[in-house]
Amino acid sequence: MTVNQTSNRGIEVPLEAVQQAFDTLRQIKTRLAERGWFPATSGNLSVKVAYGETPVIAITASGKDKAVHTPEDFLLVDENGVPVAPTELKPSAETAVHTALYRKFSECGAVFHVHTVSNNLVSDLYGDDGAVTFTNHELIKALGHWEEGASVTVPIVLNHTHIPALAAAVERVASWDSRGVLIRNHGIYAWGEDAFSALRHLEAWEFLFEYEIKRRLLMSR
Ligand SMILES: CSCCC(=O)C(=O)COP(=O)(O)O
Ligand SMILES: [Zn+2]
Repeated sequence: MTVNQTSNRGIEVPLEAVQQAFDTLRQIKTRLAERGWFPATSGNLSVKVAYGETPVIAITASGKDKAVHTPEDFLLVDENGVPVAPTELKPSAETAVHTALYRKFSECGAVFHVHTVSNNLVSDLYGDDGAVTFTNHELIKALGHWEEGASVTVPIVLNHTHIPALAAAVERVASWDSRGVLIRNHGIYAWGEDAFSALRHLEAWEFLFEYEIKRRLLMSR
């Protein structure tokens, strides 16, 4: 059965694809919430539903407790972050960061954002350097680097309160290779060609951040 949801801009999105995107977001949301990665309603998730000239993005609604599931957790926005159909829901306050990443990387299929103690600490400890590099970790392979002695670098940007400025800063430093950008004392944006890859990248970065914090604690004893 193919039922189409037609947007206020005349964009047709197959209902099945929308349902699949919402199901994917719900599964990811559940998994990350179980880890406590959405404290105090923070964090947001999106997946691309329709590719091509008029991409449609399924994204979390703003200000929700992401550990709680309701029928009003997600909505569809266009490439400018505008809801594609009339809705009471507000897209994530940080939608512009998501749309900036989809604009920069046409192959990007999912963008996930979480606030954790580890990513905040690493972003602050290395914020003045503008980036932090990791080497000699098996999990670097999860970020797509399988070569001997590979290293991975995640850029760090200032936490602009003006979201368009934040989105522009993330877009400026993001590279497909890094698969993530840290926002200082705020959190990480990680992405991938699909939800599975974006989740792998997010978890790999969070592992490296937690390792780094624990390593520094042990070294300081
Ligand atoms: C309460 S956390 C401040 C906003 C934020 O950084 C965040 O990730 C959540 O915003 P959203 O609008 O997506 O709920
Ligand atoms: Zn945030």
